[in-house]
Amino acid sequence: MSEADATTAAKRPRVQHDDDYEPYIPVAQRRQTKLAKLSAWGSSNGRDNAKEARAMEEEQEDEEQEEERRREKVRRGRALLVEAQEVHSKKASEDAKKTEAEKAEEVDAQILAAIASRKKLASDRELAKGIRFLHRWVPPRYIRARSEEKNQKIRETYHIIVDGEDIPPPIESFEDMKIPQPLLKFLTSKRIIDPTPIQLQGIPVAFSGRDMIGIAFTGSGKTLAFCLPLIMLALEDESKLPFVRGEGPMGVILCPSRELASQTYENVLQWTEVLSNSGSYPRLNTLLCMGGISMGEQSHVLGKGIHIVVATPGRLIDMLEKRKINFDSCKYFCMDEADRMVDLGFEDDVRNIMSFFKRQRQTLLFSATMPRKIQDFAQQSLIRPVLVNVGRAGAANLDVLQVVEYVKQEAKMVYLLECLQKTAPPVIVFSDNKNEVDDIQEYLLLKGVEAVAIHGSKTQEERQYAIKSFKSGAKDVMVASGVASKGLDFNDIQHVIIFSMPKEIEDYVHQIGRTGRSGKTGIATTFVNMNTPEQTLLDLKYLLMEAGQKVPPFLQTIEDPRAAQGGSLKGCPVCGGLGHGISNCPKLEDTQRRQMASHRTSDDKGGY
Ligand SMILES: Nc1ncnc2c1ncn2[C@@H]1O[C@H](COP(=O)(O)OP(=O)(O)OP(=O)(O)O)[C@@H](O)[C@H]1O
Repeated sequence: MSEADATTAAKRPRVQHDDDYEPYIPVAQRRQTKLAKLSAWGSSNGRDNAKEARAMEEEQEDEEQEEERRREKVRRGRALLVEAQEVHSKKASEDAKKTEAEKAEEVDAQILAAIASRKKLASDRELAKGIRFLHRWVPPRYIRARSEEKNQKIRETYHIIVDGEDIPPPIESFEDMKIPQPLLKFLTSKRIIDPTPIQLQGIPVAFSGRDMIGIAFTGSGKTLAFCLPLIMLALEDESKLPFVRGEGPMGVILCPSRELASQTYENVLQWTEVLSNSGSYPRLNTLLCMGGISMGEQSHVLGKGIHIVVATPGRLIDMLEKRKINFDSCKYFCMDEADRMVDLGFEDDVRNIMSFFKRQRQTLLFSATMPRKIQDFAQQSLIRPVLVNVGRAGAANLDVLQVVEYVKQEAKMVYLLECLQKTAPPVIVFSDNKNEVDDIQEYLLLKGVEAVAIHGSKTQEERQYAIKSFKSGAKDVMVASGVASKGLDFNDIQHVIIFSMPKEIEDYVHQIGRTGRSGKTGIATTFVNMNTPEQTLLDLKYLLMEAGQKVPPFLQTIEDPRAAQGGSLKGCPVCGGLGHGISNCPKLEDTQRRQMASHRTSDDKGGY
C-alpha cells in the first residue's frame, strides 16, 4: 500500500466486516446450547458439574431478568411514543384551530422570551438588596389626601399610563412639587411654567425615591424630569454634611453619546448655578465625564467633592477603574435614551458600571422609544419600578406635521434645495450614510447655503463646532447622521428633512422629533423611493395613520401581509414598529448580525 493509500485507509471510518459479524443468538437458544454442552461434560466430573450447573442456573435467571427488562423497556418506549403521538396530534388539531395571527403571536412570544432572558441589567445580588426609598420628599397634604380615583382621572386627562405598586400621585404644578423658588423663577423665565405630562407624573415618582421607567414623546421635557430629582437629592445631602475632596458623586446620569452628555451637563450646570447664585442653596459640583475632553480641564471639579456626574459609558468605566472617582456614596443612577444604550452594545458596560455601586441605588430609565423587549428586561432589573408612559412608546410626536414624498435617488439633491424653501431656518437634514452627509453639505455650500455637518467620523472639535455654530444661529442648516438625532435639543428647529429614510422606524421617530419640541409645531419632510425597504414603508404608513397624518397614495397601496391573517396588529416588541412582527424585525436582524460579527472577530483574535 502506498503512503497515500495508508493515510486514506487510516482516515476511513471503521466499518464492520462480514467476517467480524456475530449473529444475535436468542437467550433460550443460548441456554439450550450451554445445557447440552454441560450434560456432555457432566458424565466425567460429578461435583464440579453440580457447581457449574448451579452457576448456570443463576446465570440463566440473570439472563431471563435482563431479557424481561429489555422487553419492558421496549414496551415503555412504545407507550411513550404513542403518548407523544397523541400529544402531537392534539397540538396539531389545536394549532389548526388557531388563526395565523395567533400562531405568529406565539412565535413572537417565544423569540421574545429567548432574547429577554439574556438581557438583564443588574445582578441578582444587587436586586436582593431590599427596598428602602431614599428621599424624604412628600407631596403636599392636599395632594396626599386626594383619592386614587381622582389621581387616575388626572392621568387620563394627560394620557399618562402608569404601572406598578403604590404609585405616587400626579402633581400639576411645579410649586406643589416643592421645587426651590430660585429655580422656579428661572424655569418661568425660560417659559417652563407648567409641568409636561412626563414631568407631572415622573417627577413625583422620582422624588419619592422610586425606580422608574419613563417613556414620553421626543421634546416632552424628560431631561428636567430626571435631573431635578438628582439636584434635589444632592442639595439634601450637601446641606446635611458638605462633600469634601474625594467624596461623591451621589448621582450619575449616563448618556449614549457625547453630544447628549454635553447637553445634559449644560442643563444641570445652569440649574445648579441658579440655586447657588441665589445665596440660599449650597453650591453643587458637576463633572462631565466623556471621551474627547481632557479631565485636566475639569481639575477644578475633581479637586472638590463631586455631587453629580454626567457621563458616557466608556470614559466613566475608565475613571472608575482608575479610581479617579468612586461610587461609594452614589445612590442615583439614570440612563437617558436607555434603549439606545442597549442597542449600541453598551449593555455590558452598563452592567459593569452598576457593579461599582456599593449601596442601594435608585435607578431610572428614560426614552422616547422603549420597545417591550427593553421594558421587560428593565422591569426584571429594577426594584418595584413604576412605569410612566405618555402615549405609545415609539409613537411620533403629534406636534410634528409629517410629509412623506416619493423622490427618485438622482433627483434628491435638487429637490432638497427646493424643500429648504418651505420654512425659515434652522433646518436639520438627516442621512444615515456618512459619505452622503458630506456630499450633501458640500452641495449646499456650493449653492451658497450656510451648512455644517456632523457624523461619527468627525473629530470631537468638528462635532462641537458644528453644534455650537448651529445652536447659536450662525449656520442655517445642519446635515447630520444618526448621532445628532437622539435627544439633542436645538432651539426652534422649523423643519427636519430626512434625505434617506432610516431602516428602523425608531430612528425616524427620533429624527423627526428634533422639531415640534416643548409644545411648538414643526414640519418633517421625508424622501422615500424604490431603495426604501417595503417593510420600512409599512412601518411608516402605520405611524402616519396612528398620528392622524396624511398617508400619500403610494404608501396606501402597500398591503400588510398580516392583515389577511386577522388578529390585532401590535407593535414589534423589539423596535416598536407597527408594520411587522418580531420574526422579521430589521433591528433584531441587525443586532444579530452585529453580534455574530463581533463573535467572529473575537474568534479571529483568539485564533490559532
Ligand atoms: N414644562 C415645560 N414647559 C415648556 N417647555 C419645557 C418644559 N420642560 C422642558 N421644556 C423644554 O422642552 C425642550 C425639550 O426638552 P427635553 O430635551 O428634555 O426633551 P426630551 O423629552 O428629552 O426629548 P428627546 O426624547 O428628544 O430627548 C427643552 O428645550 C426644554 O427646555
